[in-house]
Amino acid sequence: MGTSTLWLRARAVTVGSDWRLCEGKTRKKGISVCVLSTRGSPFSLRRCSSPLTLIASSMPYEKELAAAKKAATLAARLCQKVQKALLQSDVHSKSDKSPVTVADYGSQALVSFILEKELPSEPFSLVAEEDSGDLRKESGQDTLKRITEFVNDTLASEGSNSFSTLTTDDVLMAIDNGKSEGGSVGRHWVLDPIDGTKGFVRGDQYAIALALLHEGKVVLGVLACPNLPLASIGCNQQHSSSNEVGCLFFAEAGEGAYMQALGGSTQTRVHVSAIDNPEEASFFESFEAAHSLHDLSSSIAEKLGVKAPPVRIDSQAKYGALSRGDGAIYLRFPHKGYREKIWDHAAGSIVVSEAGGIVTDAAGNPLDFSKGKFLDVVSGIIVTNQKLMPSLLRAVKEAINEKASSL
Ligand SMILES: Nc1ncnc2c1ncn2[C@@H]1O[C@H](COP(=O)(O)O)[C@@H](OP(=O)(O)O)[C@H]1O
Ligand SMILES: [Mg+2]
Ligand SMILES: [Mg+2]
Ligand SMILES: [Mg+2]
Repeated sequence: MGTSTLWLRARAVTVGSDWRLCEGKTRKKGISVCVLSTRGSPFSLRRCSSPLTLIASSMPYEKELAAAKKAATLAARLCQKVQKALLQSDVHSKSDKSPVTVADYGSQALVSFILEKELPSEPFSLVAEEDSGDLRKESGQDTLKRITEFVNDTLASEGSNSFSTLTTDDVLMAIDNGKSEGGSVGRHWVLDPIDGTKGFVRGDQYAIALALLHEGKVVLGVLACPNLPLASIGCNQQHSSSNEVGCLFFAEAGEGAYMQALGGSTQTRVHVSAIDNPEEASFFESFEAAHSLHDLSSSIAEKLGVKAPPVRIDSQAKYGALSRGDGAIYLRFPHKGYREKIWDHAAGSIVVSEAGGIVTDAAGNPLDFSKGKFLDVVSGIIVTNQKLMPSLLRAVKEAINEKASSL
């Protein structure tokens, strides 16, 4: 055989919780079989027939992704039940005055519980938005009981008897498992149990956003968007006969981004918009003016030549919609002093980047998820495709400078 390289897609098959049998990418001698340890990533090569060069293995986070999809889907079911029957007493105010509901707590308890159950052999670390402080007070006891009922109802509706009924203490413990600080070492799950709580309370868009960090990098993400139509919501959408809502987006590093119906369906690969003419592009931004400067994004859009009005929706559903090309741009410019949290962007950013998009801060720097709970971003977060990014960055810079000089 000559010296040409035979490139084959690696295929991994789990043969035990710690080992995989893998067909590797080989040079010269076709396919060889090797055994790889799945403890730690990238895989360590233990034994292989020589000469074999392993370039990559496919789906190294396969079981984590399956667990994440299951957890987010169940949490979405709980949120849907709560949204249908939302009582005024289900909505509370946190110390920073932002809202939290029984569904935020229930979703966090459920995701934390499912991940631990599904991945028993892995050390469990979760960075999540909510904590149980208010539920442990006397005034929180009724709310805690209601959350526990929703969690148990949802587990029961799973149709499996494999979960025992959770007590209120179990629920508190599951919520507080989310106290990890994250960082650049090891693996950490990152959860926003309801992103877009204000949208959820209004009956609009929200998302359950779950991601996995490995050595500070996002390696997988799942976005459950219970109210997002399966058909496009972009400005230029074709008329669709489907009114079905509920989307599950997911992505693993290097494996592309996918969408399926939340109720279960075949998955389809998604790609960001290929538009290179800003005049044809539409852009997403927060529904809430308190979360993003609408006047700044409108000035950026004008400089760029965008003609369509902004599409304003809550939550990381914006990242999901963008990943399938519903719009071409997402602009987020918080008011001065606000610090972005990793759970508001981790899952969304990997879904969009695996769909071919780029997520950066306003200065063009990639987002750094390795610094703990907060993202240190310059001015704001912008998302678009590769072709539009250079002109978007120029428009952002110009608009920011103009705003600064007018103050
Ligand atoms: N003043 C502010 N500026 C920017 N973002 C804010 C904010 N106050 C809250 N947020 C964040 O904005 C998120 C919602 O984003 P969006 O506007 O895209 O729907 C909230 O997530 P939660 O709803 O999970 O708390 C919250 O983390
Ligand atoms: Mg919140
Ligand atoms: Mg959020
Ligand atoms: Mg939230």
